[in-house]
Amino acid sequence: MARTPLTPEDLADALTELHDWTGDVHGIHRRTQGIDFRAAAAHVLALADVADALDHHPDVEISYGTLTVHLLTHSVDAVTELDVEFARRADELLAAQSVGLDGA
Ligand SMILES: C[C@H](O)[C@H](O)[C@H]1CNC2=NC(N)=NC(=O)C2=N1
Repeated sequence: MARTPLTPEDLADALTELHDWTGDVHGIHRRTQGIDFRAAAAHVLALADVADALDHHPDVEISYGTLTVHLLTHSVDAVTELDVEFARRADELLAAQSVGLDGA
């Protein structure tokens, strides 16, 4: 997958599908509130597998009740398709984890 900077228009299009993400060409992020601290840590551990699979690593913040994932392609200091793909996979994992917790 190319580490080519997305245009503002392409990024805007991508964000229409990534409902929980916001940002611009300087970076995108997803803030999840009301999340249990342990569930946030478990989600970050799952993100580590995605990061290694894509060779693309997020910056994450975990606070009491809040998890924030930041994405930027550092090598080009821009948002690329790698960031969008990571966001898609992160959302799938969070949705699956939430189902697991609710259905437990
Ligand atoms: C050598 C390795 O492929 C690079 O350093 C990768 C690692 N993970 C990365 N993650 C992110 N977010 N941006 C990068 O440019 C990047 N580069």
